[in-house]
Amino acid sequence: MITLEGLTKRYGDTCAVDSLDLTVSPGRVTGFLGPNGAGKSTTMRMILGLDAPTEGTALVDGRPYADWPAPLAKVGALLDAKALHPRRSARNHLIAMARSNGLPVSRVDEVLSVVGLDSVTGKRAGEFSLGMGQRLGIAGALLGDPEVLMFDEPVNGLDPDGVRWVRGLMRSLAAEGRTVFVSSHLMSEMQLTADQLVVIGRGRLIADAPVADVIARSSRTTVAVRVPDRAHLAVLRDRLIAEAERVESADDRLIVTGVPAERVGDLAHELGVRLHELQTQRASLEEAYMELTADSVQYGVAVAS
Ligand SMILES: Nc1ncnc2c1ncn2[C@@H]1O[C@H](COP(=O)(O)OP(=O)(O)OP(=O)(O)O)[C@@H](O)[C@H]1O
Repeated sequence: MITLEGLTKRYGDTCAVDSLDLTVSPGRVTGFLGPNGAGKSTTMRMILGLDAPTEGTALVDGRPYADWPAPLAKVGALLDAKALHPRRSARNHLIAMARSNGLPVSRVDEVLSVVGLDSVTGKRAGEFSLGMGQRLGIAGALLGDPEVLMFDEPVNGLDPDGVRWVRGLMRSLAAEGRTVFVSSHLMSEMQLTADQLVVIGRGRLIADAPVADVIARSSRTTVAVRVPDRAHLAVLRDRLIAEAERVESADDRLIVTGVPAERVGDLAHELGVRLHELQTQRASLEEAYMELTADSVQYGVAVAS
C-alpha cells in the first residue's frame, strides 16, 4: 500500500505537487492520470525517495521507501526506460541490479523470460528499440518480486501486441494481491487496465474513484428512453425534469443526464408509463477525463470540435 499525506513539492514558484492525500491499495490496478505537468512523475519520484518532499510524507507500507532494508523487494518501479547503461547487455544490466540489491542472480533469467526478452539477453541496451527498453525496464521492476509496483507510462513505444501484454501483466500482478500504480496518457488503455483512477491537475487531487464511477459521473453518460405514447412521454419528462441535470426530447425519445437507468425505469413503472427502450449510453473514459481536467490543462491549444 502507498500512503501520501499532505505531499507537497515546490520548485521555486512552481508547486508541482500540492498537498496530496492519497491511498493506493493492493489487489487492484490504480491508474494515475493528469495533463502534462500535473505532477505525476514528481509524485512517483517522491514515493521512491528520488525527490524530497517540501512538505508531507510518502510511505510504502507505513515506512519511507529508503527505510526498507531491501527496497527493491518492496517496490519495483519503471520511471525512465532510457536510464540504462548503453554498452551493458540486458542480462548484465539486470545482474548488476540484482547484485547491488542483494537479490538472487537466478531471478534475472526468470524476469527476462517474463518480459519476452530471452532471445536478446546478450544485446547491448544502447541498441534496444524503445519498446525493448520498456520491457527491460519492466524486468528491472519485477526483479525483487515486489509487493508494490509503479510504472510511469509503461506502454510508451510498445506495439499493439506489447500494449496488450502490459495490460495482462498489470492485471495479473494486481490479481496476485500486489499494489499496481501506473501513469498513462492513453485513456482507452486505462479504461481496459485500471480498476481505480486517481486524477490530478496542477499538483492537486481531482478524482480518486473506481473507473466505472468516473465514467458514470460524466455528463456525457446519458440514459435514452423511448416512450411510444406521447402523453406518457410528457408525464415522464415532467417527472424527470425535477431530478435530472438535463432532459432532452426528440420524437418518441428522451435523453436524460444525471439519473441512472434503474431510477428512470422505476419512475416509469410508478407513473404507469410503458417503455419501448431504456438504455445507458456511457461516456468513454477519455470524455470523462477531458471534462474532469478541463480547468487544469497547462499546456494546450484550443481544438475545434
Ligand atoms: N527538477 C525540476 N525542477 C523544476 N521544475 C520541475 C522539476 N521537475 C518537475 N518540475 C515541474 O513540476 C511540474 C510537474 O512536473 P511532472 O513531470 O511531475 O508532471 P507530469 O504529470 O509527470 O507531466 P508529464 O505528463 O508531462 O510527464 C511541471 O510544471 C514541471 O515543469
